Amino acid sequence: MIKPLISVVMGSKSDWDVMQHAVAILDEFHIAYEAKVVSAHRTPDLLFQFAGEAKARGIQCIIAGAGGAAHLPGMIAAKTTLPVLGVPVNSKHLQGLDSLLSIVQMPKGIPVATFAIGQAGAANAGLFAVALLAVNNSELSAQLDEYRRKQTESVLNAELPE
Ligand SMILES: Nc1c(C(=O)O)ncn1[C@@H]1O[C@H](COP(=O)(O)O)[C@@H](O)[C@H]1O
Repeated sequence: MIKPLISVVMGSKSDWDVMQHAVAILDEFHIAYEAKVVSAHRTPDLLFQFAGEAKARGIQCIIAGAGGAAHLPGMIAAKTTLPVLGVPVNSKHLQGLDSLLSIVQMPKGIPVATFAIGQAGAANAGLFAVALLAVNNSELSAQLDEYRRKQTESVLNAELPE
């Protein structure tokens, strides 16, 4: 089995609707990844084990999505020096503003790169993870350039309804 380079974790199965957009990007670039549910609140022992072992397993970056009191990305960052990309998942009562603020306001010394709320943030976290890997991989870097070129082309060719 191919060893995963990126780990995509989420606080609950209910976050998948959002987090699948990160996974879709990794699929598109043929990056080996793993996706799993880990919760700082509900499975704290698993969180410590996961974050403590990730680097030794060859993981290069962790995308962590959570909603509400979204402590997952920050707690993972507390237990590893791997880059942690935090995705605020839309929440039922506060539309994800709670998730965003929980993730973005980290104390100095424990960084989490925080993305936008919801699907676009998850997709951008996926693209950012690809960009991190592309720093030392010229083939992947060229694929990223091509992705951007196609996106520009599709915006320039967009036709508005009459
Ligand atoms: N924020 C966290 C954490 C965590 O930060 O560890 N664990 C679960 N959750 C969040 O609780 C929300 C509701 O979860 P349920 O839908 O399972 O009740 C989810 O968005 C999840 O990310």
